[in-house]
Amino acid sequence: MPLNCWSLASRAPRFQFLGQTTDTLRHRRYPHTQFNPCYRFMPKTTHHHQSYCSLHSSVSTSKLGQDQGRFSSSTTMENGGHYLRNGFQAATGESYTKELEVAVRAVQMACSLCQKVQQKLISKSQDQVQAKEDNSPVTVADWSVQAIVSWILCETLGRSNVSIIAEEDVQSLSKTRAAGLLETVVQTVNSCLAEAPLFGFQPPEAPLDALQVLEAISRCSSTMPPSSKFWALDPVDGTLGFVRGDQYAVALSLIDHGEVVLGVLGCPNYPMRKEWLSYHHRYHRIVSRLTPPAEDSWDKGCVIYARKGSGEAWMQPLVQEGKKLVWPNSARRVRVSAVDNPEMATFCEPVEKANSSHSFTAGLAHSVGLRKQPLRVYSMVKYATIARGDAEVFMKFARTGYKEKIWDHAAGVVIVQEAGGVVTDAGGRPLDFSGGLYLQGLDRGIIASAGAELHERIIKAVDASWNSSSLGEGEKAS
Ligand SMILES: Nc1ncnc2c1ncn2[C@@H]1O[C@H](COP(=O)(O)OS(=O)(=O)O)[C@@H](OP(=O)(O)O)[C@H]1O
Ligand SMILES: [Mg+2]
Repeated sequence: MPLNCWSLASRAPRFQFLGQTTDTLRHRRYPHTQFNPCYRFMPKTTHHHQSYCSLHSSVSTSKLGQDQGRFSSSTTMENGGHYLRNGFQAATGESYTKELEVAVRAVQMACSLCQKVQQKLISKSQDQVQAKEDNSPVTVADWSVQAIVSWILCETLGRSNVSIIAEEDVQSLSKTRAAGLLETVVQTVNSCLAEAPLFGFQPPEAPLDALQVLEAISRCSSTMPPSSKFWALDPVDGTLGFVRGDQYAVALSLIDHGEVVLGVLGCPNYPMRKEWLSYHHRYHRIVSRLTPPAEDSWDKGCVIYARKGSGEAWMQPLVQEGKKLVWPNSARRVRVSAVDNPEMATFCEPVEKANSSHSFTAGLAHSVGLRKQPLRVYSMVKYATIARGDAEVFMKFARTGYKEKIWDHAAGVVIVQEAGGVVTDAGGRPLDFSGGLYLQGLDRGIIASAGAELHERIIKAVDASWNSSSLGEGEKAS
């Protein structure tokens, strides 16, 4: 794969931002690491593919495909990918290659599971929706995806190498009154695992029983990261979108010593025509009735992924039902939008105003000159819209006191950054994933942008309007 030259720490350009260089920020906040955790400030020309200063490694995409094809057809992947051991990897820090491929395959599998559950949910009863103690809807898909991802990561990477922090805990599912639900989860997990060979994995020798499924789920901690290198999983991010038949995401990331080093976002309902992003229902109806999708069509659903420092973000279509995933499965590179004129730019935000103040972002949009209607999208799909170039800005301003969880952002942040975008808190600082379950020291809100200029304008607008806003008032009162 070509490597973007900006990704090499020694050659990374230093850009002034809010009076600081990225180097200054890195050393202040991440003194212990060799990675550049900060947003990548690229010169504008890097928005265009042809202006990349690319280093072509000895590992070309086609070579990668050959190697990975070999090990994906083998059963355990343990011996796969000899490129992992060559000198190039050591020289450029191109590590986590195997983890990335396993994660993408696992997320593909999880998306397939979610699609089936969502289909049932929409077409039939509501009996797969469960009320959690906090009253948010939780589905069979949440637990099943967590079980699948946990099981696959442990089987392929080795149980002792895998720590996972994930949203669902096993308590409510273990209660006797949840026996029916547990049975549905076990069935869902086993029918998904029966298809493991299609995704390049070896299935279990026998179907998993309830205890094994519970064990896979509970291997994930929902409170503290179990070690300095761990996976963060949101099995179904955007639960509301999921139960409403709309956008949701399967989000998996690998965090190593506080750095998000891999991000994988499965977006099963992402329409390939961005105009349909906010019209999923109508889109689905029209497409399925009038123009049945071709076998290999890209009409809906993708997995987007990136590795920190690679300067690249990739998108695969979802594997069609019954088809085999042949790596790299028509992966295409994605890149943020080149639009930097606010009048032409689209900003997206959470659908629910309880999750982010719509009135505050409307004020910001007005002062920055963002003229288009906000694109309201459930889940981390919002990060995908920025990485794919379908929107230019994502803003989230939660109520004062809300603590953002790492699994709601980690995968999206690294994907947007590697696609050429910028993600910081509202104070211009990189999001800090080094403190366990929650983002550390988050200043007011989260902003992701396609370019540094747009980003800086928004940050200035936040500063100018915060104190007089109800969010600012709330902060003073608390
Ligand atoms: N009060 C409050 N404020 C801010 N954020 C909250 C809040 N409550 C929950 N959450 C977390 O936000 C996740 C959903 O965020 P979204 O951006 O998808 O919001 S929305 O559904 O589009 O409105 C949601 O993720 P899921 O639970 O996976 O859906 C939560 O982790
Ligand atoms: Mg979530």
